Amino acid sequence: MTTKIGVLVMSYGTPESLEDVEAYYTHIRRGNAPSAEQLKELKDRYEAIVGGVFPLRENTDRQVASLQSALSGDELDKEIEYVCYQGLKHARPFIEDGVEAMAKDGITEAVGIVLAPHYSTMSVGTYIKRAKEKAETCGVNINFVESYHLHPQLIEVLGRRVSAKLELFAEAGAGKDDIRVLFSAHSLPERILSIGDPYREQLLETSQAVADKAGVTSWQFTWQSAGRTAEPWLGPDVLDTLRELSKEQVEYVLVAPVGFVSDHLEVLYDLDIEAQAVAAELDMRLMRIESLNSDPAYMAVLSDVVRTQAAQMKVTES
Ligand SMILES: CC1=C(CCC(=O)O)c2cc3nc(cc4[nH]c(cc5[nH]c(cc1n2)c(C)c5CCC(=O)O)c(CCC(=O)O)c4C)C(CCC(=O)O)=C3C
Ligand SMILES: [Fe+2]
Repeated sequence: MTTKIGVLVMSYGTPESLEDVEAYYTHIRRGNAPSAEQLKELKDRYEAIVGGVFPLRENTDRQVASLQSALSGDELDKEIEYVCYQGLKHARPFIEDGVEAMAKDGITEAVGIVLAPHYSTMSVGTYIKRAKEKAETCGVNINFVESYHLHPQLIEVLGRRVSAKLELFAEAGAGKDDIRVLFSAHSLPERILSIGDPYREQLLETSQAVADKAGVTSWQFTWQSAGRTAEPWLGPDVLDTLRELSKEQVEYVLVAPVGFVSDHLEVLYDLDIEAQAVAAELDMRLMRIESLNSDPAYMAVLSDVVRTQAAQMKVTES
C-alpha cells in the first residue's frame, strides 16, 4: 500500500518573456502598475541577463524535476510516493495553481517547502499563508518546512563553494588575510526587526557556520537588492560595503549570496554586473560563489527536510 504525498515546491517566479515583465512587476507591487520609468529600469536589467529563457524559470523547473527524482529514488521509502508540484509567488503556475493541481490529482496530504533557506514573515511566511489558505478550500492537509538554514549538507556544500573560490584567489597570489568574504541576502524593510522576525538571525547563523566550515575568519554580512521604496531597508548594502572595504585597502572580495539558491536577477545582475562594476571602479577583485541551482547536494537537503516533515504528519494510508 502506498501513500501519496504532494510536495508543493514554492519559488519567487520570474517573467515568461520581456512582454510579461509589466504584469509580473504589477503583481509584485500588489496590483499597482509601475511607472514607465520603473518598468524600463527593470526590463533593462532583465535584458542584460536573459538569453532566451529567463534563468530563474529554467532553474526552478530543474530544481523541481531534480527534487522529484531525489524523492523517488529511495527504495526504502516505497510505501510513500511523493509527487512534486510547482507553486510560484509572482508568476504562473501560482502557489494556488499548484495546490489546486494536487487536489485535482486526489492528493489530500502534502508538504510545502520554499526554495529559500531562511524564514521571514515577509518572504517564506507569505508563501505559506497563501498555500495554507488555498489548501483549506481544496481539502488538502498541508504542513510546511519553514527553514533549513543550518542543515549540515547545506553548510557543507556552501562551505565547499567558498573554499573553491578562495583557492582561486590564492592561486592569483592573494594571502589569506588579504581576502574578505561577504555573505549576503536580499534586504527587507527594517521594520521586520521590531516584530522579532528571525530572518537576520538565521542568515547570520548560516554565515557563521559556512565560515567555520571553510575556515574563514575574515568575513562580514551585507545586504543586497533592497527595494526602491521610501521606508528604510536593512543595510549596509553590498555596494556601500565594497566602498568601505576599499578604504580599508581590501583587494580581494568573495561574495557568498547565501540567501539565494538560484542564478537570477539578484545574482546575475545585482552582483555579477552592478557590484562587479563598482569593484572594477575601486580596483578590487570580486568573485562570487556559484549558485546551488540543482546541485545534487542541495536536492539532498530538500529531500531530507521534506521526508522529515512528512514523517511528522499523521498519514492516513490510502
Ligand atoms: C526576501 C526576498 C527574496 C528572497 C527569498 C525568496 O526567494 O522569496 C526575494 C527574491 C527575489 N526577488 C525577485 C525579483 C524582484 N523582487 C522585487 C521586489 C521585492 N523583493 C522583496 C523580497 C525578496 N525577494 C521585497 C520585499 C520586494 C519589494 C516589493 C514587495 O514588497 O514585495 C522586484 C521589484 C523590483 C525591485 O525592487 O527590484 C523584483 C523584480 C526574484 C526573481 C529574480 C528573477 O526574476 O530573476 C527573486 C528570486
Ligand atoms: Fe524580490
